[in-house]
Amino acid sequence: MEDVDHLAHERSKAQFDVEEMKIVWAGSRHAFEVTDRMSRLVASDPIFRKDNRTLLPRKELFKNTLRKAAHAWKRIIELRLTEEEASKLRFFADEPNFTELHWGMFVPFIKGQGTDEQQKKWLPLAYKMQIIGCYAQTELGHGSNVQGLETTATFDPLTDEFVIHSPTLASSKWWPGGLGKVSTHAVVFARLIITDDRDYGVHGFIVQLRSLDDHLPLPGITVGDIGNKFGSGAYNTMDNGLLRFDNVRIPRDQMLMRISQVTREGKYVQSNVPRQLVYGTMVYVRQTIVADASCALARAVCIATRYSAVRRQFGSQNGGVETQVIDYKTQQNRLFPLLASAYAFRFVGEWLKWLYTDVTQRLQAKDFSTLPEAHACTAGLKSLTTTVTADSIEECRKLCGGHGYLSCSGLPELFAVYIPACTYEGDNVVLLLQVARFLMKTVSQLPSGMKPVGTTAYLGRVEDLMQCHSTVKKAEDWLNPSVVLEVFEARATRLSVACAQNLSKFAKQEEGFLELAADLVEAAVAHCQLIVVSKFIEKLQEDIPGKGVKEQLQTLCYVYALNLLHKHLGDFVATGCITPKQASLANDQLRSLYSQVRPNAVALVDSFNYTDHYLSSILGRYDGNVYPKLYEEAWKDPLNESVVPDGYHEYIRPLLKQQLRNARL
Ligand SMILES: CCCCCCCC/C=C\CCCCCCCCC/C=C/C(=O)SCCNC(=O)CCNC(=O)[C@H](O)C(C)(C)COP(=O)(O)OP(=O)(O)OC[C@H]1O[C@@H](n2cnc3c(N)ncnc32)[C@H](O)[C@@H]1OP(=O)(O)O
Ligand SMILES: Cc1cc2nc3c(=O)[nH]c(=O)nc-3n(C[C@H](O)[C@H](O)[C@H](O)COP(=O)(O)OP(=O)(O)OC[C@H]3O[C@@H](n4cnc5c(N)ncnc54)[C@H](O)[C@@H]3O)c2cc1C
Repeated sequence: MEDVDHLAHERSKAQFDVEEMKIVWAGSRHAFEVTDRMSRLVASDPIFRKDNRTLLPRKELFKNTLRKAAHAWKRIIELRLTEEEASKLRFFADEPNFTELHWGMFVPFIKGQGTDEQQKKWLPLAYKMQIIGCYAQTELGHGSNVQGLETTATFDPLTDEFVIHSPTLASSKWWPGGLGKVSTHAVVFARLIITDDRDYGVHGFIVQLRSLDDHLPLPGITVGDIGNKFGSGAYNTMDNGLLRFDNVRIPRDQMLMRISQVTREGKYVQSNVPRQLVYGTMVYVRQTIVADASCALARAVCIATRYSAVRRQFGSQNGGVETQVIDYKTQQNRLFPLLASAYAFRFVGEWLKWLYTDVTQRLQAKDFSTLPEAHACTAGLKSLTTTVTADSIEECRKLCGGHGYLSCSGLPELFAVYIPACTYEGDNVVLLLQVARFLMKTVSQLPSGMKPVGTTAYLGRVEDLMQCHSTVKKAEDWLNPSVVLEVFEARATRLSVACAQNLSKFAKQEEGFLELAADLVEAAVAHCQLIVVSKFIEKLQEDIPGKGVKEQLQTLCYVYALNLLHKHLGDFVATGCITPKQASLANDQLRSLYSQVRPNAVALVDSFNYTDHYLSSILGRYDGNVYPKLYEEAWKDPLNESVVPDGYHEYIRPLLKQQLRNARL
């Protein structure tokens, strides 16, 4: 029974080479090999087991996470894993913990903002985990508005130190992951105040929080966990913390001084670079979050697709087999666009990584010209992909019917872990407003003859795009990349230009921005969706080996684009780039694309190459052996440890007896 593959028939229908698709998904043969090896290593190690996570009380859950993190580190050292392998191992261990912030923000911040000497001093300690760091920016009173942070770092020229202080309750650091119970050090964002009492704005400082001998907080430091968060298990493995400083002194050289310096004499020296570089670590992390979105979305879609192929409802004649729910058009219409989005986000994530690397190299050569675009792309795509992924995980739960609501479907915990991605590293609406700002600036520069480049290059064709009307006459005409691209460009242009025109009616631009914020956000979304569509299309220009692989990706690309067109029909029709008739042809084409995806659906999710350990879902099991395993799982619940529950004698029996007496009366 155990070895039967209930999905074998589904797999036999695939029209493409799954092994080759796995390589496309991983990004390269090398990336596939590393990912595959690390995921299996984690899956075969009993310490990384994940069952019962949602049933453990917080303290036990947290201690268990510490145990796993320590074990992961031990394996990384024993096996002499490379940085790439180590990060994959941590990824597949699949439990949010302090190491994410240590490796993901603390180390990158020192690398990006520390001088050579500061890097020499701090990085070796951090690399060996002789110190553990977190990223303490957000405060109780301010998160989005970084310039509004209140913690102060006042220079004392007598002792050559900074005095770090929390002047108000609202200035308490609040949320940093790893801070609550683990970190020995933090990168602290504080307002720099120098002797002349001038406030130089927010800067980053390295502050030691806990003793390296007994882990007790150092004098002047109050630190703790902020409390239980949404869902069971989930993000509660992380010690998001609170932190207050009571005039804590640190040496001057613990201000990260790559971008600006304070001299021994108390003189502020600003390097000739944009001040926004102090936000560089956020830009880096936003870029990684886009890649993570495709993984989380793929995970949910894998579960929902396999289960939809296993689950049968209705449609049987004379007691025969019922219809697989994946064959219902409504199920396909809900599921296949999510499958297509997972692939779309994968490719846009790859491209964003390239963009980030490119901007980093330029910055090193003091070329800051592409910084605004890198900020807009990382902010916008972080916002778009996390919003869609969070909503899609919930949709996948619904696609799995009642069983999706069981913890062992893996979906509730995935949802609970994932949704804060819409908030951390920048609230998604706040980030879209940054994109809108960038778009409005670009549009306003067009009349002066400024030629937009990169992802806004299409705005350089504003006149054509404001006039263009799609040439589609029959459904198949939609299967043309330039036809699709043109309508997405026209829609994005028209929404941006309409906002710019409305903004120009305000005497003060900032007033207009506040009043028109909802429209600006819509224009920003249209621009970001265009980027995703265009990067998917660009991916298809590459040489992609493997039987049928490119054809599958082409189908998914059209599913992604035409589904968006259908969902945002109002925009496309109202801005005049397509007619209602053409919209209806797009919908006809979409239905026909679903029929092409259907035989390949299970193979397309197999191509993610996820182990059952990583999926942690009975509904998404590779072998599709769902019902016997659900049945077994039910009996493992602590409530089933005794036949008669605790509490029977106190609460159930007296009730029943009472009812009996009442009945007799
Ligand atoms: C079954 C399930 C089991 C469990 C499975 C577990 C698996 C886990 C799965 C998934 C989890 C993935 C885990 C990933 C790890 C993530 C860890 C999360 C850690 C979180 C950390 C944080 O949140 S850190 C804090 C982040 N905070 C923010 O992001 C704050 C947001 N605010 C800002 O960024 C700024 O304040 C804002 C940009 C909004 C405004 O800045 P301000 O200085 O006020 O600028 P403004 O005046 O608006 O603009 C001026 C000018 O500057 C430009 N600009 C702004 N920012 C940047 C920038 N970064 N770079 C370049 N330029 C920038 C702006 O556009 C303006 O330009 P102009 O218009 O003047 O040209
Ligand atoms: C799980 C988790 C982990 C985190 N980890 C860290 C960490 O490690 N380090 C760290 O420093 N921080 C961390 N944070 C904090 C996080 O970065 C902030 O919560 C985030 O930046 C949002 O800021 P906020 O909480 O101030 O939201 P707010 O800005 O208060 O948002 C509240 C509402 O107001 C709206 N809003 C705000 N400003 C505007 C505007 N200008 N226009 C229109 N609407 C607006 C938002 O859209 C939102 O709907 C974490 C948060 C979470 C949830």
